Amino acid sequence: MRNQLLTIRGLRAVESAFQAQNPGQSLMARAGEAAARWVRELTGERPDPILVLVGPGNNGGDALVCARELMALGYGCVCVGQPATEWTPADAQAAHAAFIAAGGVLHPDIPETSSYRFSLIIDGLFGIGLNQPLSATYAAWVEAANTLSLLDDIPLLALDIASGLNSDTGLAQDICVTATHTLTFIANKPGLLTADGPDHSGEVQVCDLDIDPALLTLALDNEAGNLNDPNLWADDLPQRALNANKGDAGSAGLLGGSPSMTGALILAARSALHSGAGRVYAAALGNAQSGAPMLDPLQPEIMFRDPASLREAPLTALGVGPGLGRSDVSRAVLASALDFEGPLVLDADALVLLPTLLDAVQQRHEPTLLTPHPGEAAALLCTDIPSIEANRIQAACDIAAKYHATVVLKGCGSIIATPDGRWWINTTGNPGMATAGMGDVLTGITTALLAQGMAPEQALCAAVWLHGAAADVCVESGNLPKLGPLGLTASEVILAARTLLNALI
Ligand SMILES: NC(=O)C1=CN([C@@H]2O[C@H](COP(=O)(O)OP(=O)(O)OC[C@H]3O[C@@H](n4cnc5c(N)ncnc54)[C@H](OP(=O)(O)O)[C@@H]3O)[C@@H](O)[C@H]2O)[C@@H](O)CC1
Ligand SMILES: Nc1ncnc2c1ncn2[C@@H]1O[C@H](COP(=O)(O)OP(=O)(O)O)[C@@H](O)[C@H]1O
Ligand SMILES: [K+]
Repeated sequence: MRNQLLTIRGLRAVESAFQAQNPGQSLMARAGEAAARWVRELTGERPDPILVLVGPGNNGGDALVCARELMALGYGCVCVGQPATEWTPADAQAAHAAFIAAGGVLHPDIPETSSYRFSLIIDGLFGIGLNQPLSATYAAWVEAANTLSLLDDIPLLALDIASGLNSDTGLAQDICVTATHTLTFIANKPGLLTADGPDHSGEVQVCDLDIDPALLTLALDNEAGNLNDPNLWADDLPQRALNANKGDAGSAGLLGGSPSMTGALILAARSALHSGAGRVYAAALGNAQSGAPMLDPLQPEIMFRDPASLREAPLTALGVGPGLGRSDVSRAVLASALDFEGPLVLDADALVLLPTLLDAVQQRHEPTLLTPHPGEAAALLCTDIPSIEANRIQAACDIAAKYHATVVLKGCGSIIATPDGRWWINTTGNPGMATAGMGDVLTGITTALLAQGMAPEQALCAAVWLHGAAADVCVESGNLPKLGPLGLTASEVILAARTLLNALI
């Protein structure tokens, strides 16, 4: 259950089903109480006052329940918001009434704090109901909360989701709460995990509000997704029998590396080798005169071929694109690769050229996997990058449907999607990966896992997870020497991914 990612529509369905089954019971009470528990953990007993920002809807109601709980325990709460009106939702009206009855006061603005400081800020302005840009007053409160949290180094706890962040897309408005902690209700949400979400959510805890798990199945329509988790694919990772020979471990082919971009091909090939492929073949465009490599001196295990003879090798998976270039020759090489009768990974320039070969890719009988970053995704959908980033999940699903392929849309919170509309969000990885060559490593790992017999969905989910987790290990502070985030190299990630892969089998 914890791995489910619910959209706003799914959350609303769960909420309605709960109300129908449990008339008179308030999820808001459970949400506010859970928030108060976390506040107590974060501040300890009897801290300085807590600033509580109260919005006009049920998110504001959650905040008032929380404030009332804290006040009853002796905490000082400075609550800021507008009084309830006849348009306030019923649960929130009840929360307002109970708060006032308990002696609470709602301030019309954030008071001056020169004589004292807050110990924590609660963002209860907007949750999943945010449906327009923040109006001027709310925007000013958000900016003040962000500044106070930063300058005074105090926690900023968002209820359900940071105000200003879209729960479905992870897109932040220009002014948006930057939470240090988020307590999200009922289920995890895609908007916390992709695009701007991680930068605005801080540490996320999911509080299911003790809802009957059966109710969650109501939300499991095609819109719901899942976290990419090793439980989904660890059992499918390649295994070696004691009596194995290299032929049992598959043969990975990598094709790309036009003159001046041979490094991309070499990185992909080295990654495939370190991810367990029994044999790795690489073919670079160009010839010896134009500098095409026939040997990788640091990794002489890789067997170089020219593009025309690569397919004579006993390939069980092929990856095309790293450093492929966009020339007529590149396009012709790609067109011919689309005939490959085995799993095919397309990346980088292959993706930019692919819209001109749509029929051919759609007609493939064997699995196709696409690994675009947002720029390549824009090319695949013949649109621009902002349109991709506006809804990364939709974009990944659209690419999968259009090209009949299993897709990862890379970046912070990579989205893996299948042609039938299922999707996962990957939470491993870090900004140290924003460096040239990192995508080539993912292509190599994916191709190697496919070459060893993994199914496309599992291979792609596993490769994306391992790639990100490897980069995380490289930058973790406990691991010395610390290899990033600044200056982390794709080559270092290859070796860390091998270690993680072997720890999981
Ligand atoms: N789902 C559940 O089961 C549970 C939900 N719970 C909680 O409820 C939250 C959802 O509550 P919600 O639906 O009342 O929406 P919320 O986020 O409070 O804001 C909507 C209000 O703000 C308004 N508005 C919107 N944007 C605006 C803007 N930019 N500037 C100004 N106004 C704006 C909007 O007006 P409208 O345009 O709709 O008239 C509406 O009045 C959810 O996130 C969680 O915290 C929990 O209690 C536990 C169970
Ligand atoms: N901020 C980030 N957080 C997490 N992962 C990231 C981030 N930036 C980049 N990455 C990952 O790094 C890789 C970069 O791939 P790509 O853009 O294709 O690089 P290149 O083309 O230079 O090899 C992708 O797997 C992407 O998901
Ligand atoms: K909020």
